[in-house]
Amino acid sequence: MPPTRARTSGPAASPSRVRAARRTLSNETNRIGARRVVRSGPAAAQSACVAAPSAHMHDLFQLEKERVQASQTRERAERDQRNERQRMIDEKLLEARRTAQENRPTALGWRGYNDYEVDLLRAEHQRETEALHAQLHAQALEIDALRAEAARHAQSREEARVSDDALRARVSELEELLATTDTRYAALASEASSSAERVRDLEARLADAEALRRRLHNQVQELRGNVRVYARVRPPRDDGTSVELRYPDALQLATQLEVRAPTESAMGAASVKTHHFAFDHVFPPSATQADVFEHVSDLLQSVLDGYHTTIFAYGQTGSGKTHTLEGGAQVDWAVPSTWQGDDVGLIPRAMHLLWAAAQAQQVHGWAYTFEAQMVEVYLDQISDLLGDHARCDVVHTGHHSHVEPAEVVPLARPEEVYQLLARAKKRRQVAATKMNERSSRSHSVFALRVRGTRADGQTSDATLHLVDLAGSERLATSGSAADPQRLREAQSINKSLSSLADVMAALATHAKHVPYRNSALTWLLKPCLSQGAKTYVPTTHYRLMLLALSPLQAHLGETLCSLRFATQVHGTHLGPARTSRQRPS
Ligand SMILES: Nc1ncnc2c1ncn2[C@@H]1O[C@H](COP(=O)(O)OP(=O)(O)OP(=O)(O)O)[C@@H](O)[C@H]1O
Repeated sequence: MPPTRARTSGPAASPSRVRAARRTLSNETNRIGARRVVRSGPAAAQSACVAAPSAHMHDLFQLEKERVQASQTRERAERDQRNERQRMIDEKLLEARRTAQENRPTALGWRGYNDYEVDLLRAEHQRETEALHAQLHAQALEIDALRAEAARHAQSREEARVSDDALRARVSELEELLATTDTRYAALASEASSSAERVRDLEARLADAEALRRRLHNQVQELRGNVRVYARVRPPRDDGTSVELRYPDALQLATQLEVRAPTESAMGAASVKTHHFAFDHVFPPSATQADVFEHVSDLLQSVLDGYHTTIFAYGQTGSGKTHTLEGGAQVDWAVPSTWQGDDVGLIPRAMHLLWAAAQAQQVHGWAYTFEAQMVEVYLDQISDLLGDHARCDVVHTGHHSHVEPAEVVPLARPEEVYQLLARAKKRRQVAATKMNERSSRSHSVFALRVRGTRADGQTSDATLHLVDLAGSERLATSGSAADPQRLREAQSINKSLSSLADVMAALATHAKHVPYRNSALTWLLKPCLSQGAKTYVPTTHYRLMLLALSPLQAHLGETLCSLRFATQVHGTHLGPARTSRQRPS
Protein backbone atom coordinates (compact mmCIF):
# COMPACT_ATOMS: atom_id res chain seq x y z
CA MET A 1 0.00 0.00 0.00
CA PRO A 2 1.39 3.37 -0.91
CA PRO A 3 0.64 5.10 2.46
CA THR A 4 2.44 2.33 4.38
CA ARG A 5 5.31 2.34 1.99
CA ALA A 6 5.70 5.94 2.41
CA ARG A 7 5.79 5.55 6.24
CA THR A 8 8.37 2.88 6.02
CA SER A 9 10.58 4.35 3.46
CA GLY A 10 11.68 7.27 5.44
CA PRO A 11 11.08 9.61 8.32
CA ALA A 12 7.48 10.26 9.10
CA ALA A 13 5.94 12.51 6.50
CA SER A 14 2.88 14.67 6.67
CA PRO A 15 -0.21 13.37 4.87
CA SER A 16 -0.12 16.22 2.41
CA ARG A 17 3.46 15.57 1.46
CA VAL A 18 2.68 11.87 0.99
CA ARG A 19 -0.20 12.66 -1.27
CA ALA A 20 2.04 14.93 -3.31
CA ALA A 21 4.73 12.27 -3.63
CA ARG A 22 2.18 9.74 -4.74
CA ARG A 23 0.84 12.08 -7.35
CA THR A 24 4.37 12.80 -8.56
CA LEU A 25 5.20 9.26 -8.65
CA SER A 26 2.05 8.33 -10.53
CA ASN A 27 2.73 10.94 -13.05
CA GLU A 28 6.30 9.85 -13.46
CA THR A 29 5.22 6.27 -13.77
CA ASN A 30 2.76 7.08 -16.47
CA ARG A 31 5.37 9.03 -18.26
CA ILE A 32 8.05 6.41 -18.05
CA GLY A 33 5.54 3.68 -18.99
CA ALA A 34 4.54 5.65 -21.97
CA ARG A 35 8.21 6.01 -22.94
CA ARG A 36 8.84 2.36 -22.62
CA VAL A 37 5.83 1.51 -24.65
CA VAL A 38 7.10 3.92 -27.26
CA ARG A 39 10.59 2.37 -27.02
CA SER A 40 9.71 -1.29 -26.62
CA GLY A 41 6.47 -1.64 -28.28
CA PRO A 42 3.27 -3.27 -27.07
CA ALA A 43 5.01 -6.32 -25.53
CA ALA A 44 7.25 -4.31 -23.31
CA ALA A 45 4.32 -2.27 -22.25
CA GLN A 46 2.42 -5.31 -21.24
CA SER A 47 5.34 -6.63 -19.19
CA ALA A 48 5.88 -3.28 -17.55
CA CYS A 49 2.31 -3.38 -16.39
CA VAL A 50 2.83 -6.56 -14.73
CA ALA A 51 6.34 -5.83 -13.13
CA ALA A 52 6.95 -6.14 -9.43
CA PRO A 53 6.62 -3.12 -7.05
CA SER A 54 10.40 -3.03 -6.14
CA ALA A 55 11.48 -3.09 -9.65
CA HIS A 56 9.14 -0.47 -10.25
CA MET A 57 10.64 1.75 -7.64
CA HIS A 58 14.01 1.20 -9.01
CA ASP A 59 12.80 2.24 -12.36
CA LEU A 60 11.36 5.24 -10.84
CA PHE A 61 14.67 6.16 -9.31
CA GLN A 62 16.34 5.33 -12.48
CA LEU A 63 13.96 7.50 -14.38
CA GLU A 64 14.39 10.23 -11.93
CA LYS A 65 18.10 9.96 -12.23
CA GLU A 66 17.87 10.13 -15.98
CA ARG A 67 15.60 12.94 -15.75
CA VAL A 68 18.01 14.86 -13.51
CA GLN A 69 20.89 13.96 -15.73
CA ALA A 70 18.96 15.02 -18.80
CA SER A 71 18.12 18.20 -17.09
CA GLN A 72 21.76 18.73 -16.12
CA THR A 73 22.79 17.88 -19.63
CA ARG A 74 20.30 20.34 -20.92
CA GLU A 75 21.53 22.98 -18.52
CA ARG A 76 25.07 22.18 -19.49
CA ALA A 77 24.20 22.54 -23.14
CA GLU A 78 22.41 25.78 -22.43
CA ARG A 79 25.38 26.97 -20.43
CA ASP A 80 27.62 26.00 -23.27
CA GLN A 81 25.43 27.84 -25.67
CA ARG A 82 25.50 30.84 -23.42
CA ASN A 83 29.25 30.58 -23.08
CA GLU A 84 29.53 30.19 -26.81
CA ARG A 85 27.36 33.27 -27.29
CA GLN A 86 29.39 35.10 -24.67
CA ARG A 87 32.54 34.10 -26.46
CA MET A 88 31.19 35.25 -29.77
CA ILE A 89 30.06 38.55 -28.24
CA ASP A 90 33.49 38.95 -26.69
CA GLU A 91 35.06 38.26 -30.02
CA LYS A 92 32.76 40.76 -31.67
CA LEU A 93 33.50 43.22 -28.94
CA LEU A 94 37.14 42.63 -29.45
CA GLU A 95 36.69 42.99 -33.12
CA ALA A 96 34.70 46.18 -32.65
CA ARG A 97 37.34 47.55 -30.33
CA ARG A 98 39.96 46.68 -32.83
CA THR A 99 37.95 48.34 -35.55
CA ALA A 100 37.28 51.29 -33.33
CA GLN A 101 40.98 51.47 -32.56
CA GLU A 102 41.71 51.43 -36.23
CA ASN A 103 39.03 53.96 -37.02
CA ARG A 104 39.97 56.24 -34.21
CA PRO A 105 41.79 58.88 -36.31
CA THR A 106 38.83 59.00 -38.71
CA ALA A 107 36.47 59.29 -35.83
CA LEU A 108 38.52 62.05 -34.37
CA GLY A 109 38.26 63.81 -37.79
CA TRP A 110 34.58 63.30 -37.83
CA ARG A 111 34.43 64.60 -34.32
CA GLY A 112 36.24 67.80 -35.38
CA TYR A 113 33.93 68.17 -38.30
CA ASN A 114 31.00 67.43 -36.08
CA ASP A 115 32.25 70.01 -33.58
CA TYR A 116 32.51 72.50 -36.44
CA GLU A 117 29.03 71.61 -37.54
CA VAL A 118 27.85 71.80 -34.00
CA ASP A 119 29.50 75.24 -33.73
CA LEU A 120 27.78 76.33 -36.92
CA LEU A 121 24.54 74.94 -35.68
CA ARG A 122 25.12 76.63 -32.35
CA ALA A 123 25.90 79.95 -34.06
CA GLU A 124 22.87 79.57 -36.22
CA HIS A 125 20.90 78.61 -33.22
CA GLN A 126 22.32 81.62 -31.43
CA ARG A 127 21.33 83.86 -34.36
CA GLU A 128 17.91 82.39 -34.54
CA THR A 129 17.58 82.75 -30.82
CA GLU A 130 18.68 86.37 -31.01
CA ALA A 131 16.36 87.02 -33.96
CA LEU A 132 13.57 85.44 -32.03
CA HIS A 133 14.50 87.53 -29.02
CA ALA A 134 14.50 90.64 -31.17
CA GLN A 135 11.17 89.63 -32.66
CA LEU A 136 9.92 88.94 -29.22
CA HIS A 137 11.19 92.30 -28.04
CA ALA A 138 9.59 94.06 -31.03
CA GLN A 139 6.35 92.25 -30.38
CA ALA A 140 6.60 93.20 -26.74
CA LEU A 141 7.07 96.83 -27.78
CA GLU A 142 4.21 96.53 -30.22
CA ILE A 143 2.09 95.08 -27.50
CA ASP A 144 3.10 97.97 -25.22
CA ALA A 145 2.26 100.45 -27.99
CA LEU A 146 -1.05 98.73 -28.61
CA ARG A 147 -1.74 98.81 -24.92
CA ALA A 148 -0.90 102.53 -24.81
CA GLU A 149 -3.06 103.06 -27.88
CA ALA A 150 -5.85 101.10 -26.29
CA ALA A 151 -5.44 103.22 -23.15
CA ARG A 152 -5.55 106.37 -25.25
CA HIS A 153 -8.61 105.12 -27.07
CA ALA A 154 -10.19 104.36 -23.81
CA GLN A 155 -9.35 107.83 -22.56
CA SER A 156 -10.63 109.46 -25.78
CA ARG A 157 -13.76 107.37 -25.53
CA GLU A 158 -14.15 108.62 -22.01
CA GLU A 159 -13.52 112.19 -23.07
CA ALA A 160 -15.90 111.78 -26.00
CA ARG A 161 -18.46 110.45 -23.63
CA VAL A 162 -17.96 113.41 -21.29
CA SER A 163 -18.08 115.87 -24.19
CA ASP A 164 -21.06 114.05 -25.61
CA ASP A 165 -22.80 114.51 -22.28
CA ALA A 166 -21.82 118.19 -22.26
CA LEU A 167 -23.06 118.58 -25.82
CA ARG A 168 -26.32 116.92 -25.01
CA ALA A 169 -26.69 119.28 -22.09
CA ARG A 170 -25.81 122.22 -24.37
CA VAL A 171 -28.23 121.00 -27.05
CA SER A 172 -31.02 120.82 -24.55
CA GLU A 173 -30.02 124.30 -23.30
CA LEU A 174 -30.05 125.57 -26.88
CA GLU A 175 -33.36 123.92 -27.56
CA GLU A 176 -34.75 125.80 -24.60
CA LEU A 177 -33.12 128.99 -25.87
CA LEU A 178 -34.50 128.34 -29.33
CA ALA A 179 -37.94 127.96 -27.92
CA THR A 180 -37.53 131.27 -26.07
CA THR A 181 -36.00 132.86 -29.17
CA ASP A 182 -38.87 131.65 -31.30
CA THR A 183 -41.26 133.35 -28.98
CA ARG A 184 -39.15 136.51 -28.98
CA TYR A 185 -38.73 136.27 -32.74
CA ALA A 186 -42.45 136.18 -33.22
CA ALA A 187 -42.77 139.25 -31.00
CA LEU A 188 -39.92 141.00 -32.82
CA ALA A 189 -41.32 140.07 -36.24
CA SER A 190 -44.52 141.83 -35.46
CA GLU A 191 -42.51 144.74 -34.00
CA ALA A 192 -40.32 144.75 -37.14
CA SER A 193 -43.28 144.90 -39.42
CA SER A 194 -44.60 147.96 -37.60
CA SER A 195 -41.01 149.36 -37.55
CA ALA A 196 -40.72 148.78 -41.31
CA GLU A 197 -43.86 150.79 -41.70
CA ARG A 198 -42.33 153.55 -39.58
CA VAL A 199 -39.02 153.31 -41.52
CA ARG A 200 -40.87 153.69 -44.85
CA ASP A 201 -42.61 156.70 -43.43
CA LEU A 202 -39.31 158.14 -42.12
CA GLU A 203 -37.56 157.42 -45.42
CA ALA A 204 -40.21 159.31 -47.27
CA ARG A 205 -39.84 162.17 -44.80
CA LEU A 206 -36.03 161.98 -45.08
CA ALA A 207 -36.23 162.16 -48.86
CA ASP A 208 -38.46 165.21 -48.54
CA ALA A 209 -36.05 166.72 -46.00
CA GLU A 210 -33.08 166.00 -48.31
CA ALA A 211 -34.86 167.65 -51.22
CA LEU A 212 -35.72 170.59 -48.99
CA ARG A 213 -32.11 170.82 -47.78
CA ARG A 214 -30.89 170.95 -51.37
CA ARG A 215 -33.47 173.54 -52.28
CA LEU A 216 -32.59 175.68 -49.27
CA HIS A 217 -28.89 175.19 -49.87
CA ASN A 218 -29.36 176.34 -53.44
CA GLN A 219 -31.43 179.31 -52.29
CA VAL A 220 -28.73 180.29 -49.80
CA GLN A 221 -26.12 180.10 -52.56
CA GLU A 222 -28.46 182.15 -54.73
CA LEU A 223 -28.87 184.77 -52.02
CA ARG A 224 -25.12 184.94 -51.69
CA GLY A 225 -24.90 185.57 -55.42
CA ASN A 226 -23.73 183.01 -57.85
CA VAL A 227 -20.42 184.74 -58.41
CA ARG A 228 -19.09 184.95 -54.92
CA VAL A 229 -15.88 186.79 -54.14
CA TYR A 230 -13.63 186.11 -51.18
CA ALA A 231 -10.62 188.35 -50.67
CA ARG A 232 -7.62 186.99 -48.82
CA VAL A 233 -4.73 189.16 -47.77
CA ARG A 234 -1.52 187.25 -47.33
CA PRO A 235 0.81 188.11 -44.42
CA PRO A 236 3.37 190.86 -45.08
CA ARG A 237 6.92 189.73 -45.68
CA ASP A 238 10.10 191.23 -44.26
CA ASP A 239 11.19 192.50 -47.66
CA GLY A 240 9.10 195.65 -47.84
CA THR A 241 6.76 198.07 -46.10
CA SER A 242 3.11 197.27 -46.04
CA VAL A 243 0.19 199.24 -47.20
CA GLU A 244 -2.33 200.22 -44.52
CA LEU A 245 -5.21 197.79 -44.76
CA ARG A 246 -8.26 197.91 -42.49
CA TYR A 247 -10.98 195.37 -41.81
CA PRO A 248 -13.89 197.45 -40.40
CA ASP A 249 -16.31 194.59 -39.77
CA ALA A 250 -13.76 191.90 -39.04
CA LEU A 251 -15.57 190.86 -35.86
CA GLN A 252 -19.00 190.76 -37.47
CA LEU A 253 -19.56 189.79 -41.08
CA ALA A 254 -15.96 190.24 -42.22
CA THR A 255 -16.98 191.47 -45.64
CA GLN A 256 -15.23 194.85 -45.86
CA LEU A 257 -11.75 195.94 -46.68
CA GLU A 258 -10.28 199.40 -46.65
CA VAL A 259 -7.04 200.29 -48.40
CA ARG A 260 -5.45 203.53 -47.31
CA ALA A 261 -3.31 204.69 -50.19
CA PRO A 262 -1.28 207.87 -50.52
CA THR A 263 -2.55 210.12 -53.30
CA GLU A 264 -1.86 213.45 -54.83
CA SER A 265 -4.48 216.07 -55.60
CA ALA A 266 -4.60 217.88 -58.93
CA MET A 267 -2.87 220.74 -57.17
CA GLY A 268 -0.05 218.40 -56.09
CA ALA A 269 -1.10 218.15 -52.44
CA ALA A 270 -0.31 214.76 -50.92
CA SER A 271 -2.98 213.09 -48.94
CA VAL A 272 -4.15 209.60 -47.95
CA LYS A 273 -7.18 208.26 -49.65
CA THR A 274 -9.23 205.37 -48.22
CA HIS A 275 -10.58 202.92 -50.82
CA HIS A 276 -13.59 200.89 -49.63
CA PHE A 277 -14.31 197.43 -50.94
CA ALA A 278 -16.95 194.89 -49.95
CA PHE A 279 -17.00 191.20 -50.85
CA ASP A 280 -18.69 188.06 -49.60
CA HIS A 281 -15.86 187.54 -47.16
CA VAL A 282 -12.54 189.13 -46.38
CA PHE A 283 -9.79 187.02 -44.82
CA PRO A 284 -7.11 189.01 -42.99
CA PRO A 285 -3.47 187.84 -43.03
CA SER A 286 -4.08 185.85 -39.85
CA ALA A 287 -6.65 183.59 -41.54
CA THR A 288 -5.56 179.99 -41.85
CA GLN A 289 -6.03 177.53 -44.69
CA ALA A 290 -8.71 175.82 -42.58
CA ASP A 291 -10.59 179.14 -42.16
CA VAL A 292 -10.71 179.62 -45.92
CA PHE A 293 -11.75 176.03 -46.50
CA GLU A 294 -14.57 176.29 -43.96
CA HIS A 295 -16.13 179.13 -45.96
CA VAL A 296 -15.78 177.21 -49.22
CA SER A 297 -16.97 173.80 -48.10
CA ASP A 298 -20.72 174.53 -48.54
CA LEU A 299 -20.09 175.15 -52.24
CA LEU A 300 -18.20 171.90 -52.52
CA GLN A 301 -21.14 169.92 -51.13
CA SER A 302 -23.14 171.28 -54.09
CA VAL A 303 -20.94 169.32 -56.50
CA LEU A 304 -22.41 166.06 -55.16
CA ASP A 305 -25.88 167.55 -55.63
CA GLY A 306 -25.08 168.01 -59.32
CA TYR A 307 -24.03 171.68 -59.30
CA HIS A 308 -20.99 172.70 -61.36
CA THR A 309 -18.72 174.69 -59.13
CA THR A 310 -15.73 176.78 -60.11
CA ILE A 311 -13.22 178.45 -57.86
CA PHE A 312 -10.81 180.94 -59.46
CA ALA A 313 -7.79 182.13 -57.59
CA TYR A 314 -7.02 185.56 -58.95
CA GLY A 315 -4.39 188.04 -57.97
CA GLN A 316 -1.01 189.43 -58.76
CA THR A 317 2.11 187.35 -58.80
CA GLY A 318 3.17 186.24 -55.35
CA SER A 319 -0.11 187.17 -53.69
CA GLY A 320 -0.86 183.60 -52.49
CA LYS A 321 -3.04 181.93 -55.15
CA THR A 322 -1.09 178.66 -55.30
CA HIS A 323 -0.70 178.80 -51.52
CA THR A 324 -4.50 178.96 -51.10
CA LEU A 325 -5.39 176.37 -53.75
CA GLU A 326 -2.66 173.75 -53.35
CA GLY A 327 -0.76 174.50 -50.18
CA GLY A 328 1.96 176.58 -48.59
CA ALA A 329 5.71 176.35 -48.52
CA GLN A 330 5.56 173.45 -46.02
CA VAL A 331 3.74 171.24 -48.50
CA ASP A 332 5.69 169.21 -51.01
CA TRP A 333 3.58 166.68 -52.95
CA ALA A 334 6.69 164.57 -53.51
CA VAL A 335 7.07 164.15 -49.70
CA PRO A 336 4.10 162.26 -48.15
CA SER A 337 4.90 163.43 -44.59
CA THR A 338 3.96 167.01 -45.61
CA TRP A 339 0.51 166.05 -46.94
CA GLN A 340 -1.39 166.29 -43.66
CA GLY A 341 -0.15 169.62 -42.26
CA ASP A 342 -2.12 172.84 -41.65
CA ASP A 343 -0.53 174.36 -44.76
CA VAL A 344 -2.46 172.02 -47.11
CA GLY A 345 -4.67 173.98 -49.49
CA LEU A 346 -8.16 173.77 -50.98
CA ILE A 347 -7.67 171.08 -53.64
CA PRO A 348 -6.66 168.22 -51.32
CA ARG A 349 -9.10 169.39 -48.62
CA ALA A 350 -11.93 169.52 -51.19
CA MET A 351 -11.07 166.01 -52.36
CA HIS A 352 -11.28 164.63 -48.80
CA LEU A 353 -14.51 166.52 -48.08
CA LEU A 354 -16.22 165.31 -51.25
CA TRP A 355 -15.07 161.78 -50.58
CA ALA A 356 -16.49 161.82 -47.06
CA ALA A 357 -19.73 163.44 -48.26
CA ALA A 358 -20.04 160.79 -50.98
CA GLN A 359 -19.64 158.07 -48.35
CA ALA A 360 -22.32 159.71 -46.23
CA GLN A 361 -24.67 159.81 -49.24
CA GLN A 362 -24.48 156.01 -49.51
CA VAL A 363 -27.26 155.75 -46.91
CA HIS A 364 -29.47 157.63 -49.36
CA GLY A 365 -28.57 155.06 -52.02
CA TRP A 366 -26.05 157.19 -53.92
CA ALA A 367 -22.79 155.83 -55.35
CA TYR A 368 -20.23 158.28 -56.73
CA THR A 369 -17.18 158.07 -59.00
CA PHE A 370 -14.40 160.64 -59.21
CA GLU A 371 -12.09 161.42 -62.12
CA ALA A 372 -9.61 164.21 -62.52
CA GLN A 373 -8.00 166.21 -65.30
CA MET A 374 -5.31 168.86 -64.95
CA VAL A 375 -4.33 171.21 -67.75
CA GLU A 376 -2.51 174.47 -68.08
CA VAL A 377 -2.91 177.43 -70.39
CA TYR A 378 0.49 178.72 -71.34
CA LEU A 379 0.96 181.33 -74.08
CA ASP A 380 -2.69 180.80 -74.99
CA GLN A 381 -2.13 177.12 -75.63
CA ILE A 382 -3.76 174.33 -73.58
CA SER A 383 -1.53 171.42 -72.60
CA ASP A 384 -1.97 168.36 -70.38
CA LEU A 385 -0.39 168.42 -66.90
CA LEU A 386 -0.99 164.72 -66.17
CA GLY A 387 0.08 163.30 -69.54
CA ASP A 388 2.40 164.13 -72.38
CA HIS A 389 -0.11 165.92 -74.59
CA ALA A 390 1.42 169.31 -75.31
CA ARG A 391 -1.41 170.59 -77.50
CA CYS A 392 -4.98 170.00 -76.41
CA ASP A 393 -8.34 171.31 -77.57
CA VAL A 394 -11.53 172.06 -75.72
CA VAL A 395 -14.59 170.03 -76.68
CA HIS A 396 -17.92 171.33 -75.37
CA THR A 397 -20.60 168.66 -75.00
CA GLY A 398 -23.89 169.46 -73.36
CA HIS A 399 -23.12 171.22 -70.14
CA HIS A 400 -19.63 169.82 -69.90
CA SER A 401 -16.34 170.73 -71.45
CA HIS A 402 -13.58 168.19 -72.08
CA VAL A 403 -10.00 168.82 -72.90
CA GLU A 404 -8.79 166.32 -75.44
CA PRO A 405 -6.64 164.32 -75.54
CA ALA A 406 -5.66 165.26 -71.97
CA GLU A 407 -5.51 162.32 -69.57
CA VAL A 408 -8.48 161.58 -67.35
CA VAL A 409 -7.42 159.85 -64.13
CA PRO A 410 -10.01 157.95 -62.08
CA LEU A 411 -9.47 158.41 -58.34
CA ALA A 412 -10.03 155.38 -56.14
CA ARG A 413 -8.96 157.16 -52.93
CA PRO A 414 -8.76 160.85 -51.98
CA GLU A 415 -5.01 160.54 -51.27
CA GLU A 416 -4.38 159.81 -54.96
CA VAL A 417 -4.88 163.51 -55.65
CA TYR A 418 -1.48 164.19 -54.04
CA GLN A 419 0.30 162.21 -56.75
CA LEU A 420 -1.62 164.12 -59.40
CA LEU A 421 -0.56 167.44 -57.89
CA ALA A 422 3.06 166.27 -57.75
CA ARG A 423 2.89 165.17 -61.41
CA ALA A 424 1.33 168.46 -62.45
CA LYS A 425 3.78 170.55 -60.49
CA LYS A 426 6.70 168.97 -62.31
CA ARG A 427 5.22 169.89 -65.63
CA ARG A 428 4.16 173.42 -64.84
CA GLN A 429 6.09 176.10 -66.53
CA VAL A 430 7.79 177.84 -63.72
CA ALA A 431 10.14 180.73 -64.32
CA ALA A 432 11.85 183.12 -62.03
CA THR A 433 10.73 186.73 -62.07
CA LYS A 434 11.72 189.63 -59.92
CA MET A 435 8.47 189.40 -57.96
CA ASN A 436 8.19 185.78 -57.05
CA GLU A 437 10.84 183.19 -57.60
CA ARG A 438 8.20 180.43 -57.75
CA SER A 439 5.99 182.46 -59.95
CA SER A 440 3.85 180.37 -62.27
CA ARG A 441 3.72 181.58 -65.78
CA SER A 442 0.61 179.68 -66.77
CA HIS A 443 -2.98 179.27 -65.65
CA SER A 444 -3.62 175.81 -64.25
CA VAL A 445 -7.02 174.17 -64.16
CA PHE A 446 -7.81 171.19 -61.92
CA ALA A 447 -11.11 169.58 -62.97
CA LEU A 448 -12.76 166.95 -60.78
CA ARG A 449 -15.75 165.29 -62.39
CA VAL A 450 -18.12 163.72 -59.84
CA ARG A 451 -20.78 161.37 -61.13
CA GLY A 452 -23.46 159.85 -58.95
CA THR A 453 -26.07 157.17 -59.54
CA ARG A 454 -28.87 155.95 -57.37
CA ALA A 455 -30.67 152.63 -57.43
CA ASP A 456 -33.97 154.36 -58.29
CA GLY A 457 -32.41 155.70 -61.53
CA GLN A 458 -31.50 159.21 -60.39
CA THR A 459 -28.17 160.52 -61.65
CA SER A 460 -25.98 163.54 -61.06
CA ASP A 461 -22.96 164.74 -63.01
CA ALA A 462 -21.04 167.85 -62.06
CA THR A 463 -17.51 169.17 -62.27
CA LEU A 464 -15.53 171.08 -59.71
CA HIS A 465 -13.02 173.41 -61.37
CA LEU A 466 -10.21 174.87 -59.30
CA VAL A 467 -8.40 177.46 -61.39
CA ASP A 468 -5.05 178.87 -60.38
CA LEU A 469 -4.75 181.90 -62.59
CA ALA A 470 -1.27 183.12 -63.50
CA GLY A 471 -0.37 186.29 -61.65
CA SER A 472 -1.39 189.57 -63.18
CA GLU A 473 1.48 191.96 -63.25
CA ARG A 474 2.64 195.19 -64.62
CA LEU A 475 5.29 194.69 -67.19
CA ALA A 476 7.40 197.58 -65.94
CA THR A 477 7.61 196.34 -62.33
CA SER A 478 8.00 192.64 -62.98
CA GLY A 479 11.15 192.90 -65.02
CA SER A 480 9.52 190.94 -67.85
CA ALA A 481 10.11 193.68 -70.40
CA ALA A 482 13.83 192.98 -70.52
CA ASP A 483 13.38 189.33 -71.48
CA PRO A 484 11.47 188.64 -74.73
CA GLN A 485 10.23 185.24 -73.54
CA ARG A 486 9.11 186.65 -70.20
CA LEU A 487 7.53 189.56 -72.09
CA ARG A 488 5.50 187.16 -74.26
CA GLU A 489 4.43 185.24 -71.18
CA ALA A 490 3.37 188.40 -69.35
CA GLN A 491 1.47 189.72 -72.37
CA SER A 492 -0.31 186.40 -72.83
CA ILE A 493 -1.24 186.22 -69.14
CA ASN A 494 -2.53 189.78 -69.13
CA LYS A 495 -4.46 189.22 -72.34
CA SER A 496 -6.19 186.14 -71.03
CA LEU A 497 -7.00 187.87 -67.73
CA SER A 498 -8.46 190.87 -69.53
CA SER A 499 -10.47 188.45 -71.72
CA LEU A 500 -11.79 186.96 -68.53
CA ALA A 501 -12.72 190.44 -67.31
CA ASP A 502 -14.42 191.16 -70.66
CA VAL A 503 -16.45 187.96 -70.48
CA MET A 504 -17.53 188.81 -66.93
CA ALA A 505 -18.47 192.31 -68.01
CA ALA A 506 -20.47 191.03 -70.99
CA LEU A 507 -22.30 188.56 -68.74
CA ALA A 508 -22.95 191.28 -66.17
CA THR A 509 -24.53 193.55 -68.76
CA HIS A 510 -26.32 190.64 -70.44
CA ALA A 511 -24.56 191.53 -73.66
CA LYS A 512 -25.64 189.66 -76.77
CA HIS A 513 -22.13 188.67 -77.55
CA VAL A 514 -19.86 187.21 -74.88
CA PRO A 515 -16.26 187.05 -76.13
CA TYR A 516 -15.35 183.57 -74.86
CA ARG A 517 -13.17 182.85 -77.87
CA ASN A 518 -10.85 185.78 -77.20
CA SER A 519 -8.53 183.56 -75.23
CA ALA A 520 -7.94 179.88 -74.68
CA LEU A 521 -8.62 180.47 -70.96
CA THR A 522 -12.14 181.89 -71.44
CA TRP A 523 -12.91 179.28 -74.08
CA LEU A 524 -11.85 176.53 -71.68
CA LEU A 525 -13.86 178.05 -68.81
CA LYS A 526 -16.93 178.82 -70.90
CA PRO A 527 -19.18 176.20 -69.23
CA CYS A 528 -18.13 177.56 -65.83
CA LEU A 529 -18.89 181.17 -66.78
CA SER A 530 -21.89 181.06 -69.04
CA GLN A 531 -25.42 180.77 -67.85
CA GLY A 532 -28.55 180.28 -69.85
CA ALA A 533 -26.90 180.73 -73.21
CA LYS A 534 -28.91 179.13 -75.99
CA THR A 535 -26.21 176.64 -76.88
CA TYR A 536 -26.16 175.25 -73.34
CA VAL A 537 -28.55 173.31 -71.29
CA PRO A 538 -28.76 175.64 -68.30
CA THR A 539 -27.31 173.97 -65.24
CA THR A 540 -26.13 175.12 -61.91
CA HIS A 541 -22.90 177.04 -61.85
CA TYR A 542 -21.49 178.22 -58.61
CA ARG A 543 -18.52 180.46 -59.04
CA LEU A 544 -16.19 181.72 -56.43
CA MET A 545 -13.38 184.11 -57.02
CA LEU A 546 -10.66 183.93 -54.42
CA LEU A 547 -8.94 187.25 -54.66
CA ALA A 548 -5.40 186.97 -53.39
CA LEU A 549 -3.93 190.24 -52.20
CA SER A 550 -0.43 191.29 -51.30
CA PRO A 551 -0.19 193.84 -48.48
CA LEU A 552 3.11 195.27 -49.74
CA GLN A 553 3.33 198.94 -50.53
CA ALA A 554 5.24 198.05 -53.70
CA HIS A 555 2.26 196.07 -54.96
CA LEU A 556 -0.34 198.72 -54.15
CA GLY A 557 -1.13 199.54 -57.82
CA GLU A 558 -1.68 195.85 -58.66
CA THR A 559 -3.66 195.37 -55.46
CA LEU A 560 -6.06 198.18 -56.34
CA CYS A 561 -6.44 196.84 -59.93
CA SER A 562 -7.25 193.39 -58.60
CA LEU A 563 -9.72 194.80 -56.08
CA ARG A 564 -11.55 196.75 -58.79
CA PHE A 565 -11.70 193.71 -61.09
CA ALA A 566 -13.07 191.62 -58.22
CA THR A 567 -15.67 194.26 -57.46
CA GLN A 568 -16.80 194.11 -61.07
CA VAL A 569 -17.04 190.32 -60.87
CA HIS A 570 -18.89 190.49 -57.56
CA GLY A 571 -21.56 192.63 -59.18
CA THR A 572 -22.07 190.14 -61.99
CA HIS A 573 -25.36 188.29 -61.83
CA LEU A 574 -25.38 185.26 -64.07
CA GLY A 575 -28.88 184.00 -63.49
CA PRO A 576 -30.34 181.36 -61.19
CA ALA A 577 -28.48 178.16 -60.42
CA ARG A 578 -29.95 174.87 -61.59
CA THR A 579 -28.85 171.37 -60.86
CA SER A 580 -27.82 168.78 -63.39
CA ARG A 581 -29.51 166.11 -61.28
CA GLN A 582 -31.97 164.15 -63.33
CA ARG A 583 -34.83 162.07 -62.12
CA PRO A 584 -35.71 158.90 -64.01
CA SER A 585 -38.50 159.53 -66.47
N1 LIG B 1 -1.76 183.33 -46.57
C1 LIG B 1 -0.43 183.08 -46.63
N2 LIG B 1 0.21 182.75 -45.50
C2 LIG B 1 1.53 182.49 -45.53
N3 LIG B 1 2.30 182.53 -46.65
C3 LIG B 1 1.70 182.84 -47.79
C4 LIG B 1 0.30 183.14 -47.84
N4 LIG B 1 0.00 183.43 -49.12
C5 LIG B 1 1.15 183.31 -49.81
N5 LIG B 1 2.17 182.97 -49.04
C6 LIG B 1 3.54 182.75 -49.43
O1 LIG B 1 3.88 183.71 -50.41
C7 LIG B 1 4.63 183.13 -51.44
C8 LIG B 1 3.95 183.32 -52.79
O2 LIG B 1 2.73 182.69 -52.77
P1 LIG B 1 2.15 181.92 -54.05
O3 LIG B 1 3.20 181.16 -54.73
O4 LIG B 1 0.97 181.18 -53.58
O5 LIG B 1 1.77 183.11 -54.95
P2 LIG B 1 1.00 183.09 -56.32
O6 LIG B 1 -0.04 184.09 -56.22
O7 LIG B 1 0.55 181.71 -56.59
O8 LIG B 1 2.11 183.51 -57.33
P3 LIG B 1 2.14 183.24 -58.91
O9 LIG B 1 0.99 183.95 -59.52
O10 LIG B 1 3.41 183.83 -59.31
O11 LIG B 1 2.06 181.78 -59.03
C9 LIG B 1 4.79 181.66 -51.11
O12 LIG B 1 6.01 181.46 -50.44
C10 LIG B 1 3.64 181.44 -50.17
O13 LIG B 1 3.91 180.39 -49.29
